[in-house]
Amino acid sequence: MKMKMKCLHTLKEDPLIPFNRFHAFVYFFAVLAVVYHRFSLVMNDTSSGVPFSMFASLLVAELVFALQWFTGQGSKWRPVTRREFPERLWEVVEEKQLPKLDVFVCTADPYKEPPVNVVCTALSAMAFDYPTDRLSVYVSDDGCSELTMFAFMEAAKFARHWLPFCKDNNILVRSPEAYFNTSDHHDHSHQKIKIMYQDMKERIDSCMKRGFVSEDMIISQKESELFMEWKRFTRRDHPSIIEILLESDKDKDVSGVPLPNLIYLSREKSSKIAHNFKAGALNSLLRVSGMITNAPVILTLDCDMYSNDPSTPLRAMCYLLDPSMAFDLAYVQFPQRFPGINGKDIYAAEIKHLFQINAQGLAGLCGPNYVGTGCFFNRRCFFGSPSSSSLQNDAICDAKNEGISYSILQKALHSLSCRYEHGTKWGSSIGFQYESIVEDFNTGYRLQCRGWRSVLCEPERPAFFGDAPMSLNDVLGQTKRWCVGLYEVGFSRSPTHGFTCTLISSSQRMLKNSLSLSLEDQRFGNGGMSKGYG
Ligand SMILES: O=c1ccn([C@@H]2O[C@H](COP(=O)(O)OP(=O)(O)O[C@H]3O[C@H](CO)[C@@H](O)[C@H](O)[C@H]3O)[C@@H](O)[C@H]2O)c(=O)[nH]1
Ligand SMILES: [Mn+2]
Repeated sequence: MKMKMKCLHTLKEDPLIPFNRFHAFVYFFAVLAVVYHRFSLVMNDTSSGVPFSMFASLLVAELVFALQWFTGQGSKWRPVTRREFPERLWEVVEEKQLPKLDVFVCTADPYKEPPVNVVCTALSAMAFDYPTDRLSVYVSDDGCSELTMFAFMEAAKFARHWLPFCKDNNILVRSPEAYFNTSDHHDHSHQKIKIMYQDMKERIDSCMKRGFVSEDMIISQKESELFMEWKRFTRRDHPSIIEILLESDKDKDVSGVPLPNLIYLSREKSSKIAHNFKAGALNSLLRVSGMITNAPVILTLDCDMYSNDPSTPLRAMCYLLDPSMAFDLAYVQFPQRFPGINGKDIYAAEIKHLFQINAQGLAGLCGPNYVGTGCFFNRRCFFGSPSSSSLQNDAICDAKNEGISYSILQKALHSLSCRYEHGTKWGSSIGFQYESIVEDFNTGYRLQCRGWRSVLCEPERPAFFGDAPMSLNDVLGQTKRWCVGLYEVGFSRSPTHGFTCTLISSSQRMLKNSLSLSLEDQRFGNGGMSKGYG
């Protein structure tokens, strides 16, 4: 790779930093004064008649708030913003030298996560402005649903038209659902593709209503045999499945350009064996993709989050291909953004404090958290520390790319079996972490504790848009899950975890721990609103 380093990105410190620090300094003494005041009241409580327990509990409450405030100061200590210049990438790397990119899309339940939406997420990634022969999309279906499988078979056909349409018309929103909801073109080609999309959607929806894929939807003997398999198992007990829906070497779009690989998989499940939720799914994806395409760069996407800007992978490459960062850069995180809740975000459903303000604060220390989606990883980071020269033994991602042969598929199927990870380091020192249900925070934190760095990439045009939970029940459920998970990390006994990790700076550790302590506040308190710095 001819790498004459042209500036691919810049970093700017927030101009409010001195003010933030001065404010924190003054506030610190104010907090000390309050605590001192309470403390002296507790000590001298002899004559006022107010019970000692009341002053003592106020003191404890004040101390908890003081600790929360103190640990949260990390987000204001050195917030930074970065800018990247993807147009300069071509001065340092040729298009055919771009690294391969594997995109992981996870889905778990066709009734909570409608297959049409999952398909739109995958299509928006397949249509990235990235060489299609270097791009692969893997879908992990933890719901093991014939409905999701059917939706992806339909998507593979639709992609032949959708991808060239997006590229020819220079469309930015490449999730068909989002595109047709916002655009209003009436020319022939738009109308034609819209009808195709609606037709696909109706076919998927009609299967959804029936709850199975009916005979009239199946066009070949092969498809019919495939769906027969589904009749024999349930979502909690079933064997591993891998279906190659599109193969770059063979499949072309209507204009003759190769399509990206599109691979559906569902790991083996047994009701007696723990499957480790999303982290388990991601580790399965890591193994299977390692055998099939083994791309050095991986993008993780939740099925409810679509791409809003096709240039996103090139933006991530501005960091991942920078030789001065390549050694220890684990991931490039794009913030989670949620459109369409309401203009001023009066319900704080966009969680800006968590995804934007804290993220910028961490970005200036030693890197943002991994937030589970919209994150480009260096595959190497899952298999050791930055300095480990070779991959660990259990790692199979150094398999040579021999194309998708029968023997590779058999090996890949074996790696999806539910006992495969027993006695290995998957979920601890290899891959995504199992210890906590917030596998994202835990994995990012663990990588940083091992010496890896991360970068926050926050372009003006949001890179990904997702669905925030809309009902109170969903919000409470999600918040409870996050709180429990963060406590699991904060109070972890692991030597490189919790409040004890020494490999990251103390200000960063403070901020990480503040997340464990104050998520409810960030979400529901005034911290949930966008309030800026200072
Ligand atoms: O057993 C499971 C459970 C979930 N998922 C997938 O995980 C993703 C996230 O799940 P969701 O229910 O949408 O959780 P959220 O609370 O909205 O997700 C946030 O919090 C999670 C846990 O910290 C992160 O994994 C997510 O990336 C982050 O967006 C979805 O694509 C699911 O399909 C699986 O693949 N298998
Ligand atoms: Mn979600």
